[in-house]
Amino acid sequence: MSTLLKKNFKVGLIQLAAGSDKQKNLAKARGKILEAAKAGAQVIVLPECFNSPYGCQYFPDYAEPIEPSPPSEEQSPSWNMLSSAAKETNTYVVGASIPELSQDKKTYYNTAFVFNPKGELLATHRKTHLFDIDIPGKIKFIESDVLSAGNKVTIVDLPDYGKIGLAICYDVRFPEMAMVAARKGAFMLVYPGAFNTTTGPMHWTLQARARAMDNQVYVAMCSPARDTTSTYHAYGHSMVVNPNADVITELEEKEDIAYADIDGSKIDEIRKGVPLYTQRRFDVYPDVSAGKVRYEE
Ligand SMILES: NC(=O)CCC(=O)C(=O)O
Repeated sequence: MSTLLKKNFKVGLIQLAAGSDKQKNLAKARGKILEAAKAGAQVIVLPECFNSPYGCQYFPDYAEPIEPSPPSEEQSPSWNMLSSAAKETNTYVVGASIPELSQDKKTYYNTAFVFNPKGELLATHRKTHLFDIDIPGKIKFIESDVLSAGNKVTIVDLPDYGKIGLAICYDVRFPEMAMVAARKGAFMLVYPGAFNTTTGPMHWTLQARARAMDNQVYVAMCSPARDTTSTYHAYGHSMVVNPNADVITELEEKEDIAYADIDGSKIDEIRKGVPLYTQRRFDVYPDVSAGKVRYEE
């Protein structure tokens, strides 16, 4: 019996390319959830923006209202597909993400959902750090032109297994979020994320391994597949990193599913060998997970 994980399980990361046809994107995502479940995955993760191409010009057209909850099929076909696929496969589904339209129809968010095996919504996470970057000659992307930011760290209790930290893509670059989730007991940090062919080779693996190493937890990064005919070229390379910061599974850039066994004893073993959790010096520096933290579990 491990300290953080009640039961070992297999995670499946679905790396798919979303095109312009939302219905086709949803049908494809559903088919892949079924495939991953058939292969034994008990927690299944989709990539950032799985119902729409990734780009500010697309978000308003693909956005769905999810409040009041549950939304009708007409209001949010994506929410309803995720809920029914989780129920049908008896798995946890991290359905991440879609452009969300706020209830007052004034604001858009980049939002991820977690459903339990009964198809019930456990949590939502709105991307908290928007992807606003400008690397001259390489890539300029200003998510805040269209999207608004979420305002919390999201920790989700999966009753069969334990707690995961959930954040979206650019959120991974802010180690404080990861630290808060890990110190509040998350055994795995899950990041649906669409890095690109500039920042992906530079930092995707480094970010995943750094968050795993600092916090001695599993990290799962789930990317869209690369589509060179689209306006945004996703990096791909969905991966799972173990608590020792080893990459234990990694895809290339095309559509595929990555599987990894999540083993609680590995977390205990790594933390026993390098006992950071009993050696921190909060008398010297502050504990970012204590005091004023806006989080939700
Ligand atoms: N979708 C995103 O947030 C992209 C983040 C990214 O590419 C990065 O380098 O960070």
